[in-house]
Amino acid sequence: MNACAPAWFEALGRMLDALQVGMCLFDEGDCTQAWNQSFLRLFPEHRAQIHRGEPYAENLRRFYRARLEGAELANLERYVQAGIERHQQQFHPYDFLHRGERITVASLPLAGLGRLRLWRILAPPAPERAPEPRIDAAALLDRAPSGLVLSDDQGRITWANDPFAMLYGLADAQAALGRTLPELFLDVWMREGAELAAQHADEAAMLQEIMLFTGSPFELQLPGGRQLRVLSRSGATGGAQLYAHLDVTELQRQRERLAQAERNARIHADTALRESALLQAVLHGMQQGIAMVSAEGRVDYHNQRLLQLLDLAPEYLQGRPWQDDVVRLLREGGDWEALSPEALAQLSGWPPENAPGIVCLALRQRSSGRVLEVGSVQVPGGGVLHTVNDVTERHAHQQHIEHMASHDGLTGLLNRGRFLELLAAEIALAQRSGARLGVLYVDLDGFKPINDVHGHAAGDEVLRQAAQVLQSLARESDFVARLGGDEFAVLQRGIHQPHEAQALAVRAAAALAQPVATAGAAVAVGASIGVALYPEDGADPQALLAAADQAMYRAKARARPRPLS
Ligand SMILES: Nc1nc2c(ncn2[C@@H]2O[C@H](COP(=O)(O)OP(=O)(O)OP(=O)(O)O)[C@@H](O)[C@H]2O)c(=O)[nH]1
Repeated sequence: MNACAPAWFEALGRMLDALQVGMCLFDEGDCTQAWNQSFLRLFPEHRAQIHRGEPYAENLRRFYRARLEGAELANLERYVQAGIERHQQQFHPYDFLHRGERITVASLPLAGLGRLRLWRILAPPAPERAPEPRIDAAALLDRAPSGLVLSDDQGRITWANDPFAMLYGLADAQAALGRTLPELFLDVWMREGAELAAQHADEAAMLQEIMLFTGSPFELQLPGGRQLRVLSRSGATGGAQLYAHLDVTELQRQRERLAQAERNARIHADTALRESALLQAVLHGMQQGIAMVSAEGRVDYHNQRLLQLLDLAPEYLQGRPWQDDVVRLLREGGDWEALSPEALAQLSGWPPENAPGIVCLALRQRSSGRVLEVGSVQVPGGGVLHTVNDVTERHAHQQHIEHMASHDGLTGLLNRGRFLELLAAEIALAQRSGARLGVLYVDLDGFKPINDVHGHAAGDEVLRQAAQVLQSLARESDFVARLGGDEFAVLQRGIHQPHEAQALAVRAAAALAQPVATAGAAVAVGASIGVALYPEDGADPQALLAAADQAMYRAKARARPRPLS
């Protein structure tokens, strides 16, 4: 407030500041005389631009000069004049926009003082509100998702909605009025037949009781498998009661389905448990050792039989050892010797066309002599299943059959067929190495009479001893065979000079000339021996043996007949 204003006017200005009302006083010559702080807050552009005693026209002129441009400036005095006229003629408040605010201004001529102008910011208009919806309560209740009834203190229904009428099979809600819930409940069942109604009489009685004494929710069963949950609330007046009937049929069905699913799951879990126990029992009772190795290589599972077959401590395998460690343990002391692939092929027919899924089959011999057949099958998802069978007897039998097929049963020497096979193999080797071979064809002299005179058993004994004589004279690397009857052959390997074969023939003839002790008597035989050499006398087994045979005949022809002893 400027200092020249009357004191009461200054007080008025501060009061109007408190009300945030801007104020400006002009004298009767329209010169500015006084203003308050709110005026400067509303019109900050007037700060330092308003001067006491200045004509309002000057103020306006300054105002327009700062804002008008170009041709508009020509209109300046017109605008100033219009502003002065508005100022002098204003008697009613009007609104205008200034700096984003809507401001109302009032102007009042004061006799002897001049004119007082007041400004105030108008509150922004309240946003338009949507009209309140008109609610039709009755229609709304008829669309409620539950059947609603009101009953009086006698339990008589005083109001019901349409869903309630539908639940109880009534023509409309009016039909429920004056009735009680138990009555309507029995009516519903009566329409299904007297027998069913009788079955539900107890429920109706219980319903009566529940309505009288408890306010807790209860469930009702209606025809068609419908299940209702009834909730009750005390009404506002007297003993009036509100009952809400919720159709929980689907909920109930879902609950039952869930319970059934739980029961089924429990049954499946029990079955799985039983089957697993059964499987354990079967696996442990098996004659076959089983080991399940995980994808990372640990022995995850084993059965009892595996422990016996491998002589392993149960605690060791329970620790889920690495498979490689188990094999290392078994190999220590030669306890896991791999048998030849030929032995495996003879025993198992490997590769086993009829054993799908087996990726590996091997024969292992324990230091105890037991022979184990180990089969390995890839497990889907990683890992290997090993099966271990004790095939010791089968293996021994197989070995025996093989021995029989290649050896002479009486003397234990190689038979003719095997001898020729070995001879062929040695010739092939000798061909490459340039080695020399010697073949001795040995035919006993005077053998037949031993059979005739001393019997067949004595003859057998003579044959067995002749075989031993030849075996003892031959080197470890030589092969001795009985070709048949009283004929034998020796394949001499690694000889360097032809006379080495002759020397063996001489030693053999001398040894076989010695008397042989049989069970009955000492008998004497001799031997005619023919020698053939590879490569000099034949290039294949038959030719070589034939050459030795012929040499033997020549020797026999030279020999003198020997007397019987
Ligand atoms: N005890 C016995 N006799 C056999 C066996 N195999 C063949 N013989 C007999 O051996 C005899 C062989 O007859 P020979 O070859 O004439 O015998 P040998 O009296 O020595 O006459 P040479 O060979 O011509 O010197 C036959 O009487 C056969 O029956 C056998 O396994 N055991």
